Amino acid sequence: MDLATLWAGMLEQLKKVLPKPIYETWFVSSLIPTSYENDVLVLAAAQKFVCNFVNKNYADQLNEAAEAVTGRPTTVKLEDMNAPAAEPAKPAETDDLYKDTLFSDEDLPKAPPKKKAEPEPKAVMVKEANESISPPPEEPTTEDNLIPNYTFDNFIVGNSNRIAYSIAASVAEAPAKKYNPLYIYGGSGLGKTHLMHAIGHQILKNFPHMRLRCITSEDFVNDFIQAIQDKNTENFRQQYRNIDVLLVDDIQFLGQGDKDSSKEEFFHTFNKLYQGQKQMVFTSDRPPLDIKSLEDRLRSRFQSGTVTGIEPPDLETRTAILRTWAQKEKINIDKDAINYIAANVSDNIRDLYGAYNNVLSMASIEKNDVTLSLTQRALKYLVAEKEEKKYITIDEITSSVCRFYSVNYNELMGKKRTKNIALARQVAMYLCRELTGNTYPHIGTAFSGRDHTTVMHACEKITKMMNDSDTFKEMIERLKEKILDVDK
Ligand SMILES: Nc1ncnc2c1ncn2[C@@H]1O[C@H](COP(=O)(O)OP(=O)(O)OP(=O)(O)O)[C@@H](O)[C@H]1O
Repeated sequence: MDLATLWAGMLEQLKKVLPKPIYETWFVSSLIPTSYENDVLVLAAAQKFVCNFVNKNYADQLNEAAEAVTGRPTTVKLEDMNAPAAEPAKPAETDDLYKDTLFSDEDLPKAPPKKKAEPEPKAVMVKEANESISPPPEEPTTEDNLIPNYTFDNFIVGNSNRIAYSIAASVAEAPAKKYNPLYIYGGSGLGKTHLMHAIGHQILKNFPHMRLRCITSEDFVNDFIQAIQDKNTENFRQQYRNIDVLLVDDIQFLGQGDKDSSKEEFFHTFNKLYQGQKQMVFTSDRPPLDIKSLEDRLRSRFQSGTVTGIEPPDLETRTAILRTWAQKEKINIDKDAINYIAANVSDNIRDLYGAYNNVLSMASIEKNDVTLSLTQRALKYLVAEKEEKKYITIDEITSSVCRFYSVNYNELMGKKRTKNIALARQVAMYLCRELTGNTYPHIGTAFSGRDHTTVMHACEKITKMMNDSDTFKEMIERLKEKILDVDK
């Protein structure tokens, strides 16, 4: 069996048994198969902490997946691509594993003490440590089901998530006091689950006595169906109603399918917790009003609390996120390389992490610095599909617009409202929104501290003018092309 087929088969297996965020972050985005010979599969990661974390928490799942695909005993080795070849072997002290990583020790699941009589689980080996470490037989999440590194400390705040973040932080400081229920919505990979788990971690830190349950809506339905089959709904109710905090991911799935009894059960659970002034947090890929399958009464209950959205990260936030990752891992990345990744991976933070990891992997394989040209090669796979995007700044846009409308920079930024200047200003604001992806408040600030509503109005007006006049639309398109072509 070739390496690619083996790894593809293993990913299929892992997808079935691991929570989606774990599967995507730690396996799809972080591990690269490098060799498969004599029943030994080597997986490489660009960072040591990835090897350690996967080894500590998912060794069994990796081995099982490998054996399921190959049909024979297979050893899986994890290799840190950055490990210096001649580094002397160190004993793999689990307590030392997380030094210099993104996460602090206390954020990580604690290994239960190993019983002597237990048979040793199969080892996944970390090359750097040069010896196998027995993975503790534990769940991928903490006892509360919280993903260890989804903390506020690891959550990078930008314009796209600032409001959601500050509400989440308030909830963690004073559960059930102000924002209850809290409903966080946004597209895939934007950090909803991360933020919800961060609330959970922080609540448990602030109020260790609180009983918290963190689930997906699917878990709720499955638990309920199981309880009915076991004729044990009373126990189910105890578990779900005798708590202080309920966190439910992907609530949009609750309404799907013919699961009226579980919807009903959820409704009563909600009411009981709400009446008891218990904090509830929900995440979803859309606002409550857009979940058509939800009953009105539940929808209106979600609406009655605080509903907050997370937008796709703007360019500035994407850049800040990449910089923070690099700083935390003490990795030197050329500024142009960071700008290139941020400009070309715009949809979500999960993809951003995948792209960042690919770049580090290539640098590691080639034993090269992370330069712009290396980054362009590493990301060819995704940039080839779309048009390569340049990193456009607000300054580049404003200079082009000034040239195009023959106005000077001070006039564009100033208060004069003569027709030509006002139009040039509005066009510039519109193009900033289109080409940089910055938020309205950010663009407002860049235009001499104007209010975000002024920018919104400009964008609406230019969009309308484009819809009304093909000539105007063509002109804006030409201007856009000119800006995108700046250096070519
Ligand atoms: N602001 C942020 N700072 C740092 N990491 C982030 C941030 N937002 C998201 N991430 C990371 O991006 C990945 C995806 O985030 P998460 O799983 O929370 O997204 P989601 O919105 O719940 O997506 P989905 O709806 O697909 O489950 C995670 O690894 C998360 O840690």
